[in-house]
Amino acid sequence: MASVETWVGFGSAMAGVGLLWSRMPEHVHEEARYIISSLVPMAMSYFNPYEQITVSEYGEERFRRNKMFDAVSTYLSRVCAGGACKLKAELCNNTKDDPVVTLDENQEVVDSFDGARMWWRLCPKASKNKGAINVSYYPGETDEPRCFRLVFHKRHRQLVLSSYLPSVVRRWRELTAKNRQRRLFTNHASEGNKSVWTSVPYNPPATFDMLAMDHTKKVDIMEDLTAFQKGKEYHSKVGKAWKRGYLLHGPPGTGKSTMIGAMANFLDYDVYDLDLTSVKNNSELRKLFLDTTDKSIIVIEDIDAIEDELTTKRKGNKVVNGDDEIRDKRMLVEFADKNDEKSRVTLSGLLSFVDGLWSACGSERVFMFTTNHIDRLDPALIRPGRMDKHIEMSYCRFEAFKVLAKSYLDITDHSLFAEIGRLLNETDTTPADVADNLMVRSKRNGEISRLLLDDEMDGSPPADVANNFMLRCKRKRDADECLAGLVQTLKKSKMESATPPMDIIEEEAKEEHNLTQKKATEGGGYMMNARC
Ligand SMILES: Nc1ncnc2c1ncn2[C@@H]1O[C@H](COP(=O)(O)OP(=O)(O)OP(=O)(O)O)[C@@H](O)[C@H]1O
Ligand SMILES: [Mg+2]
Repeated sequence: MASVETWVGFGSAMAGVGLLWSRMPEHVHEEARYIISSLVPMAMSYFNPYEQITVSEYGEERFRRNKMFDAVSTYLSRVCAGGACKLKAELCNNTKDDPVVTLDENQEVVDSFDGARMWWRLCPKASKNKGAINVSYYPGETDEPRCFRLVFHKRHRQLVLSSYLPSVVRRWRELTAKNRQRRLFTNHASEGNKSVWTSVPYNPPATFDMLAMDHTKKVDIMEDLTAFQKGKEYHSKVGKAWKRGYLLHGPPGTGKSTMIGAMANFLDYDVYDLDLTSVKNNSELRKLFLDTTDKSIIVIEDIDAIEDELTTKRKGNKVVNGDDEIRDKRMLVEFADKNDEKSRVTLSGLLSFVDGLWSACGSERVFMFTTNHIDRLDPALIRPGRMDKHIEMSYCRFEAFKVLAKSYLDITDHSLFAEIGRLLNETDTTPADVADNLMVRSKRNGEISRLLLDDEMDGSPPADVANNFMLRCKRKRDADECLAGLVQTLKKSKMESATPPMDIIEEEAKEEHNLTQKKATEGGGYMMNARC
């Protein structure tokens, strides 16, 4: 390795000579300067038998992370870390006890491939212009990012480019597929006030099996997702970006967020939960989108509320109602596009990623917008073809209830099912409310069981205690009591929906009173006369 370093050092020295020479004073003859500065690289390559490839952490334009850097990092950590004496350990996955070990900065490792030796080194971040003050928009642009340097003999150049590096990428894909931890990303304003992604491990508990909704609809969504996942060739054949857009709409508590978790589990994708309120402008939004990885779900929850906020900002807080509002929103979007592009996130900026020019950057992405009020959305968002699928999440009916009963109580039939089915048809109850009724019961049982078990399980290992505890809780669940409680809740809500709320009663009483008074005033003269 010493000899490699010598040669690489020699190359740098020669480059320095070249640089010095190019800065020679003017009086040195122009022609001599030209000849010598062209000779230096030639001499350098003649004497130096080694070549070098740099794999920087960020792409040339600093806009997005260089995936090759991640590939090399994982590959070296798993394949070559044995030969390194300086490593870093990080606990990345909450569910596993194995720390992730990576190379430390300035650590070198040697790899061999087809009889050729490869020397790798992780070079730390370096200041580009020491002493100079740089103002930059993108994070870390004033610094040279971290990079891996690969040094190899020049006779292996073809081998490195056409076989070794592709094999590193292949190995990286295998390793990440095996040990993948799904992550949930969200964006927040960083120190420099720029929005950046941060992530946590993500293991959503929901699956499609547990999702309470119309069975045909559920199967249709699952088939749609499967077709999308297998649709690489189809998308390239028809010249379409490999992405899919879903708009989930329905009242609160009908399972829109639960559905996102179920989709992430089904597809095994990461989730990016985009908070538009902490994004300053379209340019920042573009950077965030470009920083997302393939095989991911990009979520914007409550798009109607966000849209309102964006519009309010543009309106200067002017309040407009009804049809005017929709017209105004569109005008304001256009206005913002023309005049305010640099300082705002605009609807068209957002849509350019969903199905505009930028949607072709990246592949295998699912966009999910959720809303409680589809009627309030800008027509631009819901026009045919904008989102591939509109999914309505609706109130809990009997079929959906049976899914919840199976998940929460582990029952598929009961004497109260018929009554519950009828009541669910007559009321608008959300799956969240039904689930809550089933949960309350389980909690109560859990508490009783805990009291019973506390004495019995003294001294047992905690895992055994927990397992036994769960089993006993399950056994003790009293489905009769639980479903009877649900029937009561449903009856109550049926009565409440049949009786108009107090404010409506008061309003009606007030109107009747006004009407009587008006009649009295109009007919007053007559009455008076009549009385007279
Ligand atoms: N369709 C459903 N299937 C199974 N569980 C559900 C369903 N809908 C709601 N739940 C239960 O209710 C809870 C709340 O549901 P969720 O957060 O998914 O509703 P939401 O539609 O996203 O509501 P919001 O509009 O307020 O965000 C979930 O944690 C889940 O336990
Ligand atoms: Mg939600």
